[in-house]
Amino acid sequence: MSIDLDHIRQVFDEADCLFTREQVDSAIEHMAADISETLAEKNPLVFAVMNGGLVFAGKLLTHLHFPLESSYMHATRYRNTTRGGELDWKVPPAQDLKDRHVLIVDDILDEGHTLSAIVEHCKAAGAAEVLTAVLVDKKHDRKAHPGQKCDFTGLICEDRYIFGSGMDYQGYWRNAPGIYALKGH
Ligand SMILES: O=P(O)(O)OC[C@H]1O[C@H](OP(=O)(O)OP(=O)(O)O)[C@H](O)[C@@H]1O
Ligand code: HPA
Repeated sequence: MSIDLDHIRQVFDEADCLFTREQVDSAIEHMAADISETLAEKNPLVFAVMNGGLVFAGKLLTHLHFPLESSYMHATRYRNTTRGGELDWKVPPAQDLKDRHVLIVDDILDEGHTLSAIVEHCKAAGAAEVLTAVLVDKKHDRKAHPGQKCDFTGLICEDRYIFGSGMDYQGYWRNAPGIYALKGH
């Protein structure tokens, strides 16, 4: 499929900035303080969920000043579209999770199916504790489990399709530094 880069540029130019780079970075620093309080003595395994969790995890990790192991897993539900489908495990966790304290780091809690499935997978693999951290929680009433929340949440956004800070629009703009909402969505 050929991609229309003029369209991709236009999407960015027309998007609404919901959170600036500074607001994103400040939210991450606050989360790091909370996470440190909870996990500093637990020798945790911290997983970035690819692809969306990459930018957030990278920033977050540099604010965690205690011994931890970091790794990644890759699960996708949206495959570069704006609507979610079945969870597709590209790369399950490679480490032995038995009796470990696990922190899952992802960009967004939208409908929550992705994180629910990941948490179940880690529990079934014998983790002692599975905590979740997301940069942004989208506010709507379509969560997989009513009232579903993560253990650590940076920002809450309105019910629009968003990109930037790791989140994509058709595979693009994960590199945009703030968080932006697609025009008309
Ligand atoms: O709460 P949910 O409705 O399940 O959606 C959240 C998930 O969707 C996105 O991943 P996606 O499947 O788009 O893959 P990506 O990380 O490669 O963008 C995002 O990174 C989360 O992992
Ligand atoms: O709003 C979103 N933007 C980008 N990726 C996503 N994955 C779930 N929801 C979103």
